[in-house]
Amino acid sequence: MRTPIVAGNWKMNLGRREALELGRAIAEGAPTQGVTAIVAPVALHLAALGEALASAPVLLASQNAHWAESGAYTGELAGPMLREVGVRYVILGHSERRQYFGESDEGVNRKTRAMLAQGLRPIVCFGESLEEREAGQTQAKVEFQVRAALAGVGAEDAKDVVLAYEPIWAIGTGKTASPEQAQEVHGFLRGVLEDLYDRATAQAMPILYGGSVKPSNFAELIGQPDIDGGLVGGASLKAESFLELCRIAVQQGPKG
Ligand SMILES: O=C(CO)COP(=O)(O)O
Repeated sequence: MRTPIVAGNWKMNLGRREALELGRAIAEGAPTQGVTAIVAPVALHLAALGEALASAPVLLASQNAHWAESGAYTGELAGPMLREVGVRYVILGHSERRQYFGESDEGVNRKTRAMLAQGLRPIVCFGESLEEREAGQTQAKVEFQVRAALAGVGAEDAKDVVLAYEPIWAIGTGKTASPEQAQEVHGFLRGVLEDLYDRATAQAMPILYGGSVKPSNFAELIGQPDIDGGLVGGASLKAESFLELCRIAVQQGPKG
C-alpha cells in the first residue's frame, strides 16, 4: 500500500523565526494518520525544526546531502549528521540543483545509494523541460533519469525510495501539468519500475508530482491512479494551504 505523501520543499525561504512558526503551525494541524507529511527547510534550520517537530506527525527532510559520511568537502552536509538532528528524507536531484549547481545523474545516483546505506530515504526528482516536452521526448527523458538514479539499487532498497516527477516548465510558473498529462508520465514510470524490479516493488514505490501544486488542483492530481502525493514549493510556505493539501491526501486514501 502507498500512503499518500505531502512534502513541502521550502527551498531557500524563511528566516529562523518564520520557519519555526510555520513548523509549529503545521505540527499542530497535521493529520495524525492517512498521510505522510514532510517538510524540507533550509539546512540551517533543520536542527531547530527537528526539536520542534520531535513528537509531531510531520517528518523532516533535507534539501540535499553529500554522499560521504564525513570528510574534506567544504560547505557540504553528511547523511549521519542529518540523521542526528532528526532528518528522515533527503531531496535529491531537484531541477534547481541540476540547473544551478551542476548536479548530474551520476551524482544523484551516488547520493541515492549513499542515503539508502545511511538509513535515509531519498526523494529523487526528475522531469523534462518545455523544449523536451514539445519535441516528444518526455518519456525518454524521465526514463533515462529514473534508471540512472536507481542504477545499482536493489529491489529491497528501492522500496525506500520516493520518486518525484517535476516537469521543469511547471515549477514556480503557475502552470500545472493536467492530471491526465501527469498520470501519463506516472503510469509510464510505474511500468519502467516493474521492468527494473518486479510488480510488487513497483507498486510499493511512491511517485509524487511537483510543479505548481495547490489546494485547488491537488484533489484531481492525487485522484489519478499513479500519483501518490505532491512535492510542493510555494503552497507549502503557508500552514493553511499545506494542511489543506494534507487533508485532501487523507481523503484520497492509500493506493496499490
Ligand atoms: O519545485 C517544486 C517542489 O520541489 C515545485 O515548486 P512550486 O510548487 O512552487 O511550483
